[in-house]
Amino acid sequence: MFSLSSTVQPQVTVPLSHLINAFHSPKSTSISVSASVSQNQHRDAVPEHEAPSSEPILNLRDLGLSELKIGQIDQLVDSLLPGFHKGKNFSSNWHTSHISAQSFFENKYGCLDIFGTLRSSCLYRQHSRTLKRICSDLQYWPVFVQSRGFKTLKSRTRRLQSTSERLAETQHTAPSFVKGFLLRDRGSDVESLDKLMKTKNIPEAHQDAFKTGFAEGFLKAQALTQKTNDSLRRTRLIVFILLVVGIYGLLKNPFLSVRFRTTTGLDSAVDPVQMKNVTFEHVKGVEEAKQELQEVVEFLKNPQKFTVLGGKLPKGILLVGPPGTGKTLLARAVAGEADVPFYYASGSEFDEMFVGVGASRIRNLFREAKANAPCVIFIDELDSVGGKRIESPMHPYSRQTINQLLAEMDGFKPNEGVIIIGATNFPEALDNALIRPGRFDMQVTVPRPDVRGRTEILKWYLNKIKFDQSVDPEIIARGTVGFSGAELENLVNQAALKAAVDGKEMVTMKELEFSKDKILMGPERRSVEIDNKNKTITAYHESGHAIIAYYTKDAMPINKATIMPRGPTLGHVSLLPENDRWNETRAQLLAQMDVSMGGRVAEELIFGADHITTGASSDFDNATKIAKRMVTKFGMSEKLGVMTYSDTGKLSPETQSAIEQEIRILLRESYERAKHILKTHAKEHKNLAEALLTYETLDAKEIQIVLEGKKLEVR
Ligand SMILES: Nc1ncnc2c1ncn2[C@@H]1O[C@H](COP(=O)(O)OP(=O)(O)OP(=O)(O)O)[C@@H](O)[C@H]1O
Ligand SMILES: [Zn+2]
Repeated sequence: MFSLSSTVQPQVTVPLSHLINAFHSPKSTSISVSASVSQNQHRDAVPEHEAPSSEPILNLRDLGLSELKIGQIDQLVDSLLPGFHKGKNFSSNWHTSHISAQSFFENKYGCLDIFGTLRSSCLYRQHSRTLKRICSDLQYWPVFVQSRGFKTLKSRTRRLQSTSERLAETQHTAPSFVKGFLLRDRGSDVESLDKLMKTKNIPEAHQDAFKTGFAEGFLKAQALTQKTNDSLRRTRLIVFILLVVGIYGLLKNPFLSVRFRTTTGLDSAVDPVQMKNVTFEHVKGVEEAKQELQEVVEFLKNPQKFTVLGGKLPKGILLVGPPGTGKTLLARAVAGEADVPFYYASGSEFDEMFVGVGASRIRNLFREAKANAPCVIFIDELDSVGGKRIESPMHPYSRQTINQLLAEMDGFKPNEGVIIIGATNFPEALDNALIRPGRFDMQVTVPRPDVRGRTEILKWYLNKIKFDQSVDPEIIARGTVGFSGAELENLVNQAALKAAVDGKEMVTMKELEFSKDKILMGPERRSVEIDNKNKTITAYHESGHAIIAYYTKDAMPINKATIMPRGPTLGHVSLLPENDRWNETRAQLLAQMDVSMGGRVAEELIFGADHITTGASSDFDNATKIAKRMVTKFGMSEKLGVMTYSDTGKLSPETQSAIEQEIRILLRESYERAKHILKTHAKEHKNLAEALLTYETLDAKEIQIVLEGKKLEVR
């Protein structure tokens, strides 16, 4: 065996027979080898079974080749590989110092580096295939590793080894799926051990090392497979958990849960709520409604009493009224007063897109209620279940739901003890079948509270917070025309929050007024920087309104004047009717118009016709509306008489222009009246404007003090 070893290169082991075959005749040093000897022949000449280990280990010197110089080697190669040197003139970009390489090898090993010679770049590049074929039989084809100016020899084993090293490295860094690919790649290298040893002709002396290497590789591969399996298992577990969570989420989704709940009968809509704590005492300002519902309470308390007398109570009661007026509260109070179960359902709950779901929920609700009679079933937003929209494609099954509701209502006797209370804001939207006698045949109106009702409601909610004794709920009630119970509750709550924010111990009128204005006009805009000129104009404008209101007999009393910007306004004057006005007189309407004109008149008088502003547009809107209604609706124009003109667009041009003229006259006269008052009270006007500029906001009392010419206490 021919062995070369160096510290730089890994051990290169070449079976001698191959080398001898490669040089055709090992015994002969003759270089006149027949040119007909081909690589194929020398291949055939090496029997596969030939045990390389039986060959003696010789070096070049032993072979008598140590003296070969480059020229001789070339000749030798020429005879072995005819045509190799054809490309001698091939210019390589890669410069290798033959001399230094040769002398280095010779110095170190005392013999010639035959491989180095064979590897000379042009030879290799031009005839690499042929050389490789020879050298594959030499088992270990020298591998070129390019390093600047020098080339090092590496064995194929080294290449294999480096591949596995790289694999081992990637084991720690590459994700499992990458490792999977790597493993597959390696499959071609890692063949069966026996086969490998046979095909590679591993010498016996190296077989143990080879086996150890193979075993190490196998173990590494196994560890890698184990890791891959682990990560696969982990991934499967995560996917499973996600799947479970997903299914649970879907079941929670109303889309599915409705069906689920219905089929299992676990419908939360049929859980009764005991309403002992809510009584009529809690519902303020709707006395008539309470009175009407009182007899229902009596019936629920003692159904037998009614049955004995033969009286029949309605099965269904319809509470009709604007939002937030206390319909739900009243229904709860009915159940609470009678101390019976209260079943709450919202109409929209039955409005399902699935066939029969809405109907089945109604069935469940009534079944439960009948089993627990006497009781109250309350269906809020009845219009969304019993509305006239049977043909609507958006609600394909609403007809079924209404039918089920009708069937259930028909299904029990009047005195069975179940009272159905429905609530709606739009009674006209209800299906006619629902309001027929025998169903919702009793209608109770729950209107917005009047001033007395509002005072009661305010007192009721004020009693739940700490408030100053100076607070007069009636004043707030007078200034909150059209507020519902819910809005009044909100007003008190906001005042309490404001007091807390301002660090006050009690709620005063100031906070109540503040929250009222906030609800009516939007939040204050304290941060808005308004220049002095605009502030002055606003102060005179608002004082103009206030002076007219103060000095006009039929105008509403002033409540407050302010130049604090709020919502879209720069300032405002609020007036309070003594009572809710059911009717308004001609004088009152004219006074309202005059007050509206006051703002612009003030601007004109104080700053001149050229400096009037756009700030009066909503005042004119207001005044024009009143004038128009006086002419076209209230029969308050002499010229047009006691007649209403609803659709003015369809009227004859003459009538239209007559109406327009009348409105114009009313407005002009109003403007002149306002001008007269402001001219007469120019001094008061100036005082009030200055007080507003100083104090920003003045209440009714303060306005009176200023207008009486007295001095305001410094706040
Ligand atoms: N008359 C009232 N007396 C006392 N509190 C009231 C009154 N009206 C409304 N409220 C308050 O407002 C809240 C909302 O009222 P409720 O839900 O009863 O109004 P609703 O008429 O049923 O409204 P919606 O038509 O919007 O359902 C009540 O819980 C209650 O706190
Ligand atoms: Zn104005």
